[in-house]
Amino acid sequence: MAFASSVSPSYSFPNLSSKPRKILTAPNKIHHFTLLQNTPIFRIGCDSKLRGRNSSNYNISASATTTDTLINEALEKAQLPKGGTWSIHKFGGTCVGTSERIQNVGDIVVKDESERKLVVVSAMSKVTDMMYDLIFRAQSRDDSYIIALDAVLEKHKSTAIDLLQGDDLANFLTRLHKDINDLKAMLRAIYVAGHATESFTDFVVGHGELWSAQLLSAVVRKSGIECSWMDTRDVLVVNPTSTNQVDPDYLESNNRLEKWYSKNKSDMIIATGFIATTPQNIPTTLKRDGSDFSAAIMGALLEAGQVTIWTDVDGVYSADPRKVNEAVILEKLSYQEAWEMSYFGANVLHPRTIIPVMKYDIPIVIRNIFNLSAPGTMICQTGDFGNVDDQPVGSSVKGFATIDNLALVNVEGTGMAGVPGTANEIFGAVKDVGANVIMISQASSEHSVCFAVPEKEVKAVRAALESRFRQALDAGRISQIAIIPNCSILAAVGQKMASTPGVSATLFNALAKANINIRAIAQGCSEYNITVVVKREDSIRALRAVHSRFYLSRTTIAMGIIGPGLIGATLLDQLRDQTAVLKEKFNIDLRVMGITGSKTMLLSDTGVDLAIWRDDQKTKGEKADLQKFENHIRGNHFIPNTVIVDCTADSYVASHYHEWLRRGIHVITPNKKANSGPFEQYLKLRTLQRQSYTHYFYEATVGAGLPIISTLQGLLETGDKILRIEGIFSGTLSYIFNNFAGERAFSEVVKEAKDAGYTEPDPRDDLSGTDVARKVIILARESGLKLELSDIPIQSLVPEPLKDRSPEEYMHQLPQYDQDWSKQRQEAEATGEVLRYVGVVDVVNKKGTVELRRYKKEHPFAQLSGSDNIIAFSTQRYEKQPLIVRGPGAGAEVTAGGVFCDILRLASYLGAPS
Ligand SMILES: NC(=O)c1ccc[n+]([C@@H]2O[C@H](COP(=O)([O-])OP(=O)(O)OC[C@H]3O[C@@H](n4cnc5c(N)ncnc54)[C@H](O)[C@@H]3O)[C@@H](O)[C@H]2O)c1
Ligand SMILES: N[C@@H](CCO)C(=O)O
Ligand code: NA
Repeated sequence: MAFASSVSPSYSFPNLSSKPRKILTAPNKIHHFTLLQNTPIFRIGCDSKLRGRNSSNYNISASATTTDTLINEALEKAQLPKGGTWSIHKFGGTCVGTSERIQNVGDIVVKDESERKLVVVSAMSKVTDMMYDLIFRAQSRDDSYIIALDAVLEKHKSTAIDLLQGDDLANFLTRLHKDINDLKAMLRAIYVAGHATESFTDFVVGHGELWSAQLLSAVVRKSGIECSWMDTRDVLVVNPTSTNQVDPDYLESNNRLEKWYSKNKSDMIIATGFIATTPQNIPTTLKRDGSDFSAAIMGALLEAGQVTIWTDVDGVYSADPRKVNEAVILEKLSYQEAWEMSYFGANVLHPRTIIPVMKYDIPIVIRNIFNLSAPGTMICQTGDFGNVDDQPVGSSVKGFATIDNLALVNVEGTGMAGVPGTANEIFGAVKDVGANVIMISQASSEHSVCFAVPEKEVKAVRAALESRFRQALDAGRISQIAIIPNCSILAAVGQKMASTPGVSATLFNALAKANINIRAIAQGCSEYNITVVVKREDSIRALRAVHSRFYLSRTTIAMGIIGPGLIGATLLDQLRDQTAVLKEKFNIDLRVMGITGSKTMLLSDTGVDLAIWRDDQKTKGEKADLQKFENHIRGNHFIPNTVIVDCTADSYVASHYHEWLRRGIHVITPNKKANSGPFEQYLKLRTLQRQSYTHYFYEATVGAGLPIISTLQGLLETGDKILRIEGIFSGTLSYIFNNFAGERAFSEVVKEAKDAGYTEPDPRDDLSGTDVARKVIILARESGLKLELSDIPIQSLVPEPLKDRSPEEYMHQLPQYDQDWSKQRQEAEATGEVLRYVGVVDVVNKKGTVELRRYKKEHPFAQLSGSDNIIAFSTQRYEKQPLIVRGPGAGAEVTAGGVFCDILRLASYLGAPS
């Protein structure tokens, strides 16, 4: 009887009768059966609630007139239930690689509580390759195919013996032996012909799936669940295309599926992946799209509730975890995002797999069979993502990927603007050499077209372009065809980039801050993807920079600490106590990747454990090497922002700042040597700093943690004019003269200052006035004066004979001079005065001075205590009353605290929230 059925939504049937002719009920979920008025067309309707997600109906048209026959036939055909009650699973070769794993898969599908399940399996791992190898041997007239076929037999036989018993085992083995015999005959034919047709090949290789599906269905039946297995060559009909792909014929496949189901009614079906049939019933395969595609097509045919693809990774990562070890598993992706990600090598799903399920809005879930606790990644419609406005900018970008080994081609010339057909000419030439264009960008001025091709194709592309545009080049209408080799593409993928302002700004900002130059940019109007081209050598750093900007705590900084002495060690302890809070409350992730002293250094790839760094330095430390240290901090980890914190007093270390900044390493230091060293070098450093996005902070060089540098910079940047800066700049000298009040000898007080950690490593740097002079120089230069240290007359408090002794000898012999000091103090006291060591930056007269002076006891400088510094800024705005900063200006805690503040300032410059 002529009878055609089709699955399509019923929206366009004007003649549809609204009155059901016959009402049927569950179990087949068919509710009504309607005869269309005056037509031989019937409609079988279903209750959409019962059917789950999908509300489309079956339409059965017929040319026959015998209603009862028609109804019966229609009913038989329509017994295939469809909709959300179906759950599809797909298990790849590794998931069914051994008997234990097949058992495990059986357990997983049995546990799935869905009402109906269809499970697609690949061949056991390596089997498909073994099958291709059989063909290769046979058609090469190598009779070892017989032995190789035995190995295939053995593999499946032993797996079956492991898994099955009794009749199940016997039935499987009977079928296996029969198949092997058939294969032997076919391989023999191939051997004789010395050639295998495509359909022969497809027939042979498809056996791996037939066996694994039978094995798995027997395993499921063992647990008492009724289960049938499906040879998908009976159901899936596909048409070949010109490009080693196939197009499913959904209509015909559905017909065959319904027919298959009417004979094999079951709520648990194990189906073969990969294999299918042509409309002419010739065995074929789904080619490279494989079993994932089978699962997706079955999902679409059944309008399933979900398709789960089981694999050996936890889901789709936000970036290649081999390149970005902070990559995270994405919880949800839209179909389009998954598509983009898979193009960029997130090797989880082939893009074609997404097409069939998209149509029915069926979510695909990627899950790890070896880690059942991981929820996996769900690929679904964006509508299922919740409210866009509630989500931070970061969530609009899902993943990042790079493609390396590309070259940029730039065709440039004034003769291109407004000339239709130029692009056609360019890409025509590229097509002629068979090169694949990966990205295209053209600014609207039309003076240049830029595109990326694989590096290996660029030579041919250039030659083709040069020949095609010979005349234009000679005439100067095209000025150049330039090749920029060694490029990489970095792509950011995310569907909501379209509706979220600021995403590209954030992306470009992250790249700028990591000191990465962008060579070209492309973004399609769909905005699923922003692509930038960077230098090959920057590719991984760029990937990490953008990934950490969107995914890590917003600001992750890799730090290298040089000089774990008093200040350095105190800083490390402060970091130890504060990093967790910073991460949690402020999204700042500080990682100390290395610590180096002058003899040993401690390096770490993930971050030094700050609770035990002292011990680790002893046990795991290696010989200090500043270059290696720098390379490690900058290169050998996954964090793009790096800072070196110099806690030494060493000029040699300071001489590296310029190079570090040039390489994009931020520098923070309490060391005064760079800013008070030769002016030329200072200028070079500051100029570089101002030109780049790389930061150089040195608040603790003057007044330790007191806000001196930042106050001065604030005044200057807001347009105030500095007239004079005057103050007590030495914590050590302040302490000494505050405490040298008659009770104790001068040398004793000096020792106290040293013990309190106020002095420089060599206390003579303080007592000679040099340390104060350095601070005066630093502030003078900050205020715009071009002074050298030698321009400042310094009154030294170090006795001439002790100048060239060791620091220890100096301290030892200092008591000899106590009497002189007592005398000076008493003379001052006799006139109601105190001694204070002061520094002055006289901006008006462009000079600096450093000297010991007497002040009346009422003077503010006489009121200090401890290691107090006091600094008075006289400016145009603060002329009558100076702006005064006062407080402890030396000591481990306050100095390390000042350095820490600079680190946090850096974090906020890099985008940390305030
Ligand atoms: N102590 C303070 O109150 C204070 C205040 C402001 C600024 N500062 C500055 O802080 C810095 C450190 O002072 P400190 O008191 O901690 O000194 P420190 O002598 O205790 O520590 C310096 C450390 O640097 C190491 N070091 C020296 N040269 C090195 C090199 N080339 N490579 C690696 N390590 C090297 C030393 O071995 C030592 O461990 C100095 O520049 C000082 O001017 C100190
Ligand atoms: N030795 C210095 C440390 C602060 O720079 C002082 O005493 O002021
Ligand atoms: Na300071």
